[in-house]
Amino acid sequence: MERYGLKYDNQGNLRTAVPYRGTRLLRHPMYTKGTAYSHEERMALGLEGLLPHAVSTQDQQSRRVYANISRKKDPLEKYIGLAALQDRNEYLFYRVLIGHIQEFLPIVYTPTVGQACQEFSHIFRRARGIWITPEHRGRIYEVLGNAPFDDVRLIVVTDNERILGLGDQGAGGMGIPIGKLALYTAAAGIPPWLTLPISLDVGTDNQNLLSDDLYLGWRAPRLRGPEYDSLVDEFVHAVQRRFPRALLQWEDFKKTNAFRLLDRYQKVITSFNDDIQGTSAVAVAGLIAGSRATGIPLREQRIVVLGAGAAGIGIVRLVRDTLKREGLSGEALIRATANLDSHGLLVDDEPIADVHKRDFAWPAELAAKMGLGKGQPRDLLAVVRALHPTMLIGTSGEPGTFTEAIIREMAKHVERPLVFPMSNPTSKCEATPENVLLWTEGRALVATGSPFEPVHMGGRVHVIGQGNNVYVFPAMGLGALVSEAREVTTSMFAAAARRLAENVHTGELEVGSLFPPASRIREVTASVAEAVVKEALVAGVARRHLEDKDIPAAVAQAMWSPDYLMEDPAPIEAGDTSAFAHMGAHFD
Ligand SMILES: O=C([O-])CC(=O)C(=O)O
Ligand SMILES: [Mg+2]
Repeated sequence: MERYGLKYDNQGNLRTAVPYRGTRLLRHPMYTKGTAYSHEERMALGLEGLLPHAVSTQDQQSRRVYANISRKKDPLEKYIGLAALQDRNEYLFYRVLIGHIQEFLPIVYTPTVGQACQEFSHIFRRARGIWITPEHRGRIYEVLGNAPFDDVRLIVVTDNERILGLGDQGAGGMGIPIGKLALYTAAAGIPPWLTLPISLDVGTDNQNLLSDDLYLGWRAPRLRGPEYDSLVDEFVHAVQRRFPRALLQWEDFKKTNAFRLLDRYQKVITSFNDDIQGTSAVAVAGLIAGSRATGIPLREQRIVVLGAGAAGIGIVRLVRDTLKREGLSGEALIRATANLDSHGLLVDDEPIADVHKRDFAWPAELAAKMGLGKGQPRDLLAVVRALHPTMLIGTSGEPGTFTEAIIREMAKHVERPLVFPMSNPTSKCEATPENVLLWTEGRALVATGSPFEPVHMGGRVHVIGQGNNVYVFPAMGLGALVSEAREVTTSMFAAAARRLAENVHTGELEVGSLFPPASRIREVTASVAEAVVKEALVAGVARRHLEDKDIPAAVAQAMWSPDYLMEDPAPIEAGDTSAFAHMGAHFD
């Protein structure tokens, strides 16, 4: 009998097809249970004598591994230790990651993953995912066929050009898709054998990498223009053919390509751009939670965004969309958000080559009326002075750009300023939470892209929420898979933002945090995914019909937990590719 791809025997027991025996089985990261094999299993699977005598529970294994990782003091060493665990035993890796998510999120993800990308060619152990270079042109479909699993449902792909705020990292950027997918599994319970990290290694313009003899990537300047476009086009179509049910997440592409590819393929393949759309949903969630905390309604908020890259523009777009739904229109809608690039406020009295920036440039008359006309200062301090923003967001990748003068100026005009230095990793943050709180006498509500410790000030503890797309992309992917969405709509991101904000407890707001703690990420992700499914149905993009009341169960059922399931060693069917289907998450 087979149900949801799960195999049962005639007695109704789950059967597990194990295609290997002996050492091969023991060394296979997706099958092995290591010291957790029972004596019966060891006998049946040719493992006798290959393991020390005692049988550990998964909990004992996880305590052992955790203690070993804890011995390492350097975050990059911990990263290497966790990656090695992932390569040995994926179940145990996820058990440990989920069990210590607050502690290990900053290791497998921002900020340490940034360092791992920078040092990729020097710390390399074992390859993971698929690498596509221009040499694969014409054969990308075949190359994708070398992926370790056949039924891929979730792909995170990068071309490595804008890795966090660290710029072009060449082949090292692969750390990001790997880290993001680890969170898809840890936070959203997407089974790891349904995921695939991909690097489009089209070269690098990072001279340090090109001149490093240990560099592991395709050693050439970046492919650009029509050659780049045609390679990406072949890639997208190859994914569609090879993995027809996969959702594609574009990650850490530089702005122009990020927007172009999103616009071009959004309706061709189920896909979204995490930096443009995921980050925008997180910012809007922070705005909504901030409104709850300060009592200032959304339509009275004034939002200034420093940074006009993929994240900055994406944020202004979704914020404006949100305020429009709140009933703002005309000039009120335009002046509610102001966007600055490195030259200052975007105003249409200057030629703006970049179409995406042009969309959000202020009209000249409005700028002049606000004292920000042509020839007048339009830097961040001048803008804050003129507009009295209630919320200040940084996605500039420029550390220290939220200066004391700017934050103090902002705090003169609002009781509880919302200050979001969102640039990643930590070294790129526009201001430290401690400084922002110091300069505002503890009045600011601060959220950062990278994690920060709580700040103790004036006898109070200020918890710093992490305004990072990690609260959105796993839920978006899970929701899209559960609803079998053919398209990921802006309204799904808006729904995710609202639901995320609702998930912040009053007690969390009271200690200054506008986001839930990482320790609650799994429950929050499930809740946000439910909202995504619901919106996919409303928007008419869901291919699966679900009644509202059935959504929570459908989401819960799709979430895999890393419990070993091979209690009943089944007859061995060599090469049985459905072997992974037994592992528990229910995707049809
Ligand atoms: O990876 C992160 O922490 C958030 C993100 O997408 C980025 O900064 O590009
Ligand atoms: Mg990113």
